[in-house]
Amino acid sequence: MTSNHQILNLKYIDDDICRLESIVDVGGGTGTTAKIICETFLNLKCIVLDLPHVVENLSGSNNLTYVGGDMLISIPKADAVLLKMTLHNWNDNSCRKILENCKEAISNNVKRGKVIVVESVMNEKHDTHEVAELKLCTNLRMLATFNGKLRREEEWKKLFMQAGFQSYKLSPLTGHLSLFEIYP
Ligand SMILES: C[S@@+](CC[C@H](N)C(=O)[O-])C[C@H]1O[C@@H](n2cnc3c(N)ncnc32)[C@H](O)[C@@H]1O
Repeated sequence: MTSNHQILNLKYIDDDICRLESIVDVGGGTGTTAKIICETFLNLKCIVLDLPHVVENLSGSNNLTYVGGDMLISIPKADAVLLKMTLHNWNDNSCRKILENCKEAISNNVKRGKVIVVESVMNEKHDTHEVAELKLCTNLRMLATFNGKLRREEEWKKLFMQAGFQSYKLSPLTGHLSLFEIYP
C-alpha cells in the first residue's frame, strides 16, 4: 500500500517542485517524507524542522538537514514550506502564527515561493460515507487531544488570508487528503 509520504512525492514529480532550490518540511518528524523528496530531487535542499528532542540524534545527508526549533517562533528560510498533517493539531490562533512564520520563511522568493499544506478538508456533501466518517473521527480526536480540528475549505481560506497570503489552489490528493498551494 502506498503511504501518504509516497503519494505526496508522486504528485510532485511532474510538478513545479523541480524549479525550487530549497524546501522546509515544518513538523516533519524524523524526515520520512523529506527523505523521499530528497532521494527523488537530488538538487533540492531539504530542511526538516521539528522540536529539538525529535531531531537531536538524527543525521542528514547531502541535501537533507535537520533543524531543531519551534514553528511558533521561527521557520528556516526556503523557497517553499511544506506543512503535512501538522496544522490540524493546532487551534486557529496558533495556525495563524505558524502560517505567518511560513510567509516570512519564503519571503526571499516572493515570485515562486509557496506554502504547501496537506490536510483532510471537511466536505460532507462530496465525501463518501466512509471518508466522511473517518474525517469526523479524526476531528473528534484532534479536538480531544490537541484542541485542534479538521477544517472546511472556507475556514482554511480565512486563516490563509488572515495570515497575509493572497491566493491559494486546492487539489485532491487521496480519498481523505487534500493539497493546498498558498501564495504570498
Ligand atoms: C502530526 S505530526 C506530523 C508529522 C509529519 N508532517 C507527517 O506527515 O507524518 C506533527 C509534528 O509536529 C511536531 N511539532 C509539534 N510542535 C512543534 C513545534 N512547536 N515546532 C516544530 N515542530 C513541532 C511534532 O513533533 C510532530 O513531529
